Amino acid sequence: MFLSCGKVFLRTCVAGSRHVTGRPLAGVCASHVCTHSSDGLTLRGSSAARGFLRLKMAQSSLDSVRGASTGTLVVTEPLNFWAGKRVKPRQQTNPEPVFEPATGRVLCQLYPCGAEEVDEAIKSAHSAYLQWSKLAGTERARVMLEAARIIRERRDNIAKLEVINNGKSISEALVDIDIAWQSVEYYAGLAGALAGQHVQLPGGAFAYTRREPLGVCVGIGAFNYPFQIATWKSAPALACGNAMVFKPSPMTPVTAVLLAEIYKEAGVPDGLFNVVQGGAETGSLLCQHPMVAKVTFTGSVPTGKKVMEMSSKGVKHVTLELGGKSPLIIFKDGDFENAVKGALMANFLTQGQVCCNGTRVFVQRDIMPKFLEEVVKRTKAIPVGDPLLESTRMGAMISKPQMEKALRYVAQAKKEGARVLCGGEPYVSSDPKLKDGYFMSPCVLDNCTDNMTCVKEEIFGPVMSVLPFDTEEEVIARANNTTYGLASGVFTRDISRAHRVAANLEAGTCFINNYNISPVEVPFGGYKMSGFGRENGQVTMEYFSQLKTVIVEMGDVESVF
Ligand SMILES: NC(=O)C1=CN([C@@H]2O[C@H](COP(=O)(O)OP(=O)(O)OC[C@H]3O[C@@H](n4cnc5c(N)ncnc54)[C@H](O)[C@@H]3O)[C@@H](O)[C@H]2O)C=CC1
Ligand SMILES: C[N+](C)(C)CCCC(=O)O
Repeated sequence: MFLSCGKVFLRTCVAGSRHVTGRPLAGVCASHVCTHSSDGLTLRGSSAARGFLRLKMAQSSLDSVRGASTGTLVVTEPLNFWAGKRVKPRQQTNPEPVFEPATGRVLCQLYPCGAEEVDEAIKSAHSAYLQWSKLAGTERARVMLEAARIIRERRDNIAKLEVINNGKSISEALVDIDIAWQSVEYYAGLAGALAGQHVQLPGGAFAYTRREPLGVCVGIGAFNYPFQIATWKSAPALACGNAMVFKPSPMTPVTAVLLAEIYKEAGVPDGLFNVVQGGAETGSLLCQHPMVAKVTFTGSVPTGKKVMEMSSKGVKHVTLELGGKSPLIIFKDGDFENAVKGALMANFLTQGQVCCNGTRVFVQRDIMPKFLEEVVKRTKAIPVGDPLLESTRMGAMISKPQMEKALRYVAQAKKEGARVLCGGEPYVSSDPKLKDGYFMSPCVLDNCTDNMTCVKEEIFGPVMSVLPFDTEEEVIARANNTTYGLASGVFTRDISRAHRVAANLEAGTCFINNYNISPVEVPFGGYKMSGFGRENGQVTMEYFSQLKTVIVEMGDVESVF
């Protein structure tokens, strides 16, 4: 599989050295000699003697990702995928560097797709849609079950690649990939269950409804759950008979293409699931393309508004999964131990870069001192560091600007009178290879009030704001006092209160006595400015299909003319 290229690299093999996606590698790399295949990943060993090992990104070589460690991988394989294969970028100018967050090193280069490439991908999706939509739901299910099986089989290596590109800890990434295959498996199960309704009409006439696919759907993803978002969007789309063109975040481009390869291997027609790389410009081209029937978007509110506006020009269906500033309400009668664990789960997964995080933690006044003591103790004990180590629980943030933004929020909170009980600082590891990584220590803020910036705005970083409350009525009003409405949570042992609070919170999800679990069987999505439409659950089949009514006359036409 591996061909020796025989070239000596001319680039220095230090943090920041650049290997250009899609270009033949011919650069300096100290005294390393490389071996490489015609496509794949380059694994950079720490010792000159080991040199370079080029890994192919198909099944057998994805296995070799197992040998990679933080700071060793360079991705050179084209990351676009349409018409059943990886596609090299047409223009190899103005590349955007993609970083490995744990080291600040360049992982690969991103070449955004232009209008012609977007058009090619959409056309290939359309021709696949014409075949796929004609299959029986159970036939689609069989292919999707095979895809779920392959994801499960490659779980460890997909997770590893996700960690290298995203910075989150391997313990979390493994769970993300599990949720990903579960999503594909779940929607496979629903593919054969698409059905309409039969309606009896007077005089023996009747009508029936059919659930039909929409056509070509576009998925646009955020950086925080790159592979999982691609499955959450594609699984229900494909189950309903649609095709998809997916654009990952330009910061996390490397794993979506693995999903495209897996779907192909499982037996979908060429073009059914495609990946185009790029940022805002490529995203806009997708939203405006006349052959696109639906756009499903995960990202920030400002971008979501633009996506909706562009899609409205073509009267396209839209699903928006946007940001949040979710409340977590802890009553004094709640199970204390679980409430503390719930608060940590609500704030520190994926370095706090989670849209449904419960970042406003309302704690009933009587238990506030005890709660703060325990939550701070456990926050300080979170192992931050190399995300590929099994013991790590918090990795690196996605980018330097994202980390700096979160640190600015902490500084602003202090200025506005909040007290930093722990963290909120750049984290410098003793491991030299992590010295340029984007690490921040998880932070708990006390003495917060509802009008502070840290309590009002989505930080998208590991920052928990804790607020005292006295009564149920008061806390519900305060919890709802936000333009967002993605999620919410309540800890209490009082069953009536739990359901009353859940009913009164203005949010698409309410967790009772837990937080941030995501079973694929239940719908997920927002109220208010957190968006609309749903992902996961049976209802999402409705968001990826349209209803046709067929009316059947059994008698004569009664004409008024
Ligand atoms: N509700 C949810 O399920 C989730 C929401 N989010 C939200 O996303 C934000 C962070 O993610 P980011 O990736 O920084 O968000 P973002 O809004 O900057 O980007 C999201 C995606 O939109 C694309 N995009 C940017 N401009 C575009 C345009 N004009 N037209 C079409 N596409 C465009 C980006 O390239 C990226 O793929 C946070 O605010 C967070 O709350 C993140 C994850 C999940
Ligand atoms: C998986 N979960 C529930 C922690 C987060 C999913 C939503 C997102 O993409 O931020």
